[in-house]
Amino acid sequence: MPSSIPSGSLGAGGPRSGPPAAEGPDGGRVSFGARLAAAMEARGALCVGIDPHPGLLAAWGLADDVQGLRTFSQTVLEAVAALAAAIKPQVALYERHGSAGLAVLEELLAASAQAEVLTIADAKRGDIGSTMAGYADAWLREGSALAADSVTLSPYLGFESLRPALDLAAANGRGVFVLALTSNPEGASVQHVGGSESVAKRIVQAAAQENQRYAAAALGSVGLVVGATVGNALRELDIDLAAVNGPILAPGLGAQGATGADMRATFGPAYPAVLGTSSRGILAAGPDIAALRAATVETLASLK
Ligand SMILES: O=c1ccn([C@@H]2O[C@H](COP(=O)(O)O)[C@@H](O)[C@H]2O)c(=O)[nH]1
Repeated sequence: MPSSIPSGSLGAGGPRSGPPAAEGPDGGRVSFGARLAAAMEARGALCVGIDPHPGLLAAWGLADDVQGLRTFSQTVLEAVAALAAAIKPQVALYERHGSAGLAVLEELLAASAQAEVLTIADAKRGDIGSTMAGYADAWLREGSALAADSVTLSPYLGFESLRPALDLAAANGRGVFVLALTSNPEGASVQHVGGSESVAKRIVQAAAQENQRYAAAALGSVGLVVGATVGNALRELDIDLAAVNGPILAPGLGAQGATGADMRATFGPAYPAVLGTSSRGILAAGPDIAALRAATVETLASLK
């Protein structure tokens, strides 16, 4: 068993058609939105979540320790790096192993960059602006050990409190996904407040403004999280996701019950910008790499 995630041997799952190179024509990094749009075009609109729950580690015959975590992460990356538009490690499930768990996450992020698959660190960070600058530095600064292509953010201290992350992401060709309508049923008790002028609608409008501010040509780099399970909420709350011009990360596919057909009905005209994400629904097929790939291909097909 290797002691760290190897970077050179990953993503051997089939013909490579990865995201564009990180360097733009002016020597700067191509924006996250443009890189994600290219990856979705080339591979399809699926993000595979890497959620090393204790129960999954056990089901895979792995110990609930740092070596189990590393083997799990390495196996999923090897299986899906060439198939998925992005991977989304669930940060909480690395944090629960302490500093050694975070070191495995650092290895996974570095190996994913080598394997040319985009990363979404699902950290759901949010705090007052001065502290937010610390989170931005950790997840979005060039050279940070935990730097990912993008990170999930919670706007419930006010959208503008996210400013340090929004600005650092834009400066570095990275992206963010801001929680708007989450996939869990409890989210409605906060996010639906205000009816046709709901909290969620304000978040969506703020993200749209942000993408305009940076004059995103194709797809902006300020994305939203909208659950695949939200049903009619977008219509009930009069929310126009198509106007956001940013990617919509949609958890809830698979283990939480949503299907590709549900997603097409839920998102309507915004569907081309939707990146479905599934964790347990795909991970349950492991640890066999061929089975993980088959589950990924099947999920991808359901999204077409
Ligand atoms: O609204 C949200 C935001 C984030 N998540 C995260 O996505 C995955 C879903 O896992 P499944 O196994 O596919 O259900 C998990 O990491 C959540 O924390 C979400 O579910 N809903």
